[in-house]
Amino acid sequence: MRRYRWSRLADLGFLAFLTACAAVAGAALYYHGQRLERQAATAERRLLEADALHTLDHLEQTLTTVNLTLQSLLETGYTTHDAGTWNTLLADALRHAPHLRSLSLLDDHGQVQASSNPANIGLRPALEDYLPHESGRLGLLRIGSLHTGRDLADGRPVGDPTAAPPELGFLPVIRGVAKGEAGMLSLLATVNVDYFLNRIWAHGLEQTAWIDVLRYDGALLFSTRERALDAAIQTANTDIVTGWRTGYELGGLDQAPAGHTLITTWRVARALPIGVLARAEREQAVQAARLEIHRQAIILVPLIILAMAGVLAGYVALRRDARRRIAAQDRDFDRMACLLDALPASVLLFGQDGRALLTNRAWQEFAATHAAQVPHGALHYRDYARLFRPDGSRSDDTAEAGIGAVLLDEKPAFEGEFTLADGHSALRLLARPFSHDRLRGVVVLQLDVSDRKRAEERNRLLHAALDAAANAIVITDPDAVIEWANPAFAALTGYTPDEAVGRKPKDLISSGRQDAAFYSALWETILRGEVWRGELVNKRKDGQLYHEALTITPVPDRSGRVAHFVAVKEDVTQRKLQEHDLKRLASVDPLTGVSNRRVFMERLAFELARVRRYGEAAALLMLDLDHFKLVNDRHGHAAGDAVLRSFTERAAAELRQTDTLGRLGGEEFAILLPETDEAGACELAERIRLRLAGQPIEYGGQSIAVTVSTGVALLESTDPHADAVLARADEALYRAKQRGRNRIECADALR
Ligand SMILES: Nc1nc2c(ncn2[C@@H]2O[C@H](COP(=O)(O)OP(=O)(O)OP(=O)(O)O)[C@@H](O)[C@H]2O)c(=O)[nH]1
Repeated sequence: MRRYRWSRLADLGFLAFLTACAAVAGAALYYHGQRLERQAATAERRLLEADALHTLDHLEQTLTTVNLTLQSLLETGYTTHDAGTWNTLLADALRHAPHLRSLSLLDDHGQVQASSNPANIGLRPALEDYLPHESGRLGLLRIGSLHTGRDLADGRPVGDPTAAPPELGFLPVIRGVAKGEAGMLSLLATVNVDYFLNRIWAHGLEQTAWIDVLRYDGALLFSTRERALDAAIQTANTDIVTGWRTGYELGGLDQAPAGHTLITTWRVARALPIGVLARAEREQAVQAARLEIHRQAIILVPLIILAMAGVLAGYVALRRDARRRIAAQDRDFDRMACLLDALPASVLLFGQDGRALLTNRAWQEFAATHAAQVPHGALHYRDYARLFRPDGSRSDDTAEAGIGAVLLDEKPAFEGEFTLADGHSALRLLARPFSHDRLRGVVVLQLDVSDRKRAEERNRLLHAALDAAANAIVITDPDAVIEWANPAFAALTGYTPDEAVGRKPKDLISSGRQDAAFYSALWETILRGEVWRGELVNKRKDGQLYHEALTITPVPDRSGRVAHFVAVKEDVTQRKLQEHDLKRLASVDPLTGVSNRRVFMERLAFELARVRRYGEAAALLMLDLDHFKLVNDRHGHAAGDAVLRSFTERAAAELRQTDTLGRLGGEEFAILLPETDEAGACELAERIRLRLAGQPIEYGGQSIAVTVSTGVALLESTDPHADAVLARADEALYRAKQRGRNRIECADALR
């Protein structure tokens, strides 16, 4: 994973940093050492300058004193020609000049005439290389070169300025004075070199330094060193001394003749042709500084190493801790990945840079199935989101905008339903932010909701179908509590679905027309899981009764237990009314509205059964209009019909509720009189006869007089059937006709 790469980079970076720190510490130490060395070298140069100045000052003072001494002696002994006097004079002067070995008087030929040291007398010292050269200026002090030995008598020039200085040496100087025409007198003093060397040592010349006092021509005057100079230094000296003639008074440089690193300073006298060269080996001069550096390094380097080791150890501990944490994270990640792989939904984790950190197996399978659309390689959430387009049902946001908003913490969550570019797959996307340790980003859950969408669409259609159904449909729970009802239910019962839900049908629409047995049979059927079909009378919200054809279908759940009942109700009130009308039409005479022959005969049979069972009295009247044919003939058939209707109305007006008037055919009628004996029957027949005969029937402006003949028969328990009673009544009627009509006759059995 990338974090491992970053981790290795961090390690390399830290090591580079540590190395840089070590390099900086080393460089600082080195710079510090160099600085100390430079300081030591500078201090050494200052000391050398001081030494050179001091030496030159002392030398100049001394030689000036010598010059004055010589001048004084020459002036004093100018007129003296006696050597003995000079000897005394010079010996006395020498006693006051500890820096001199001897004083000698030289004649015009350069031979010693008198001397503080008798051994010098008669010597002729070589004066050619004294500087400055003889120029006629007698007042000048001319300086010779270093001689080995104690005095002129045992002395000889050292010659080579690079040679080791002699243990015992002197420096001759001379000053001349003109003495008449005879020539020139000169005083030659031998300066004690040890005198200067002691002063230099007493002044504190460092062990590492040495001083060479040279003339302008490079001749050595004296030196504090004990050894000879090598050729390289001599060459360097020559370069320096050559420069003196051009007037350098003070100088210094770091020379590096072969095999040396020298600190060199010099000082040149103004009045004398001499200069002082103070030198030290740089290596020796900075030795102490080096030792100090080493001492400091011995302390600092271990401290630095310890500090760096401490930092390194701390870093290693931190890294180890971080690695442990990362390993723990990885284990968490692996566990999470394992769990995510077990999910049927696609899960994708996008990091803050928008790239996929983790995808589960479901996504990989999805990507393989839709390889043509899913981009290959590292998946970015934008490429992922562009696979989908909003279906408009839940969110107007594009997947890209929604997921991006969650990733940027602009939204706490996002969800929406989309269709894949192929248009077939319906997908639900849910995006939530996630944070795990330092890992942050967005987790996207992708659910395939195609089946659900199809089911929703199917449900929507079914719902629409149920809503559009003409029949009322009610769904109840097993306790008959209404859970759902369609609009047709409201149209049928007057109760809206909202009013119906939560209540039972029996509390809403029961009319009480069905008894308990009816309902128990119904429940018995549906609780067995069978469909019940039937018709019943229910009551609308407004109290109106109606007929419904009801089908109740039990709907079992997966365990087989009845979970719901679906009731389909059809309003059959109209059909019932039509049936009733048909039934009524089949039972009445259409002209008069009284019972027709079939119904009348049924009632007669029923009444006969009652008579037979209970022994009650009952009578039958048979009535026939007299000469009805003449009515038709005279007044027309319509008038005949009107007479028939008028007759039945008048007869019915005389009847009780329980009596039945029936038309047996043509102008022949019958009346069944339950609980009526012969007298009652005859009385009734008489009233009917009188009512008809007493008032003509008015029709079409005509007055039609009609009479009726009646035969009376009682129903006997011995009668085998209704026709037997009818036959007896018919016989009585026949007799009434025979006996003149408009009269009442009883059956034979009654007589
Ligand atoms: N207007 C009319 N006439 C009917 C109807 N049914 C039967 N008739 C007539 O009734 C008459 C019956 O005549 P008849 O059987 O001869 O009896 P009648 O003329 O009444 O003579 P009696 O019964 O002997 O007194 C016939 O002329 C039938 O056509 C009916 O529904 N309307």
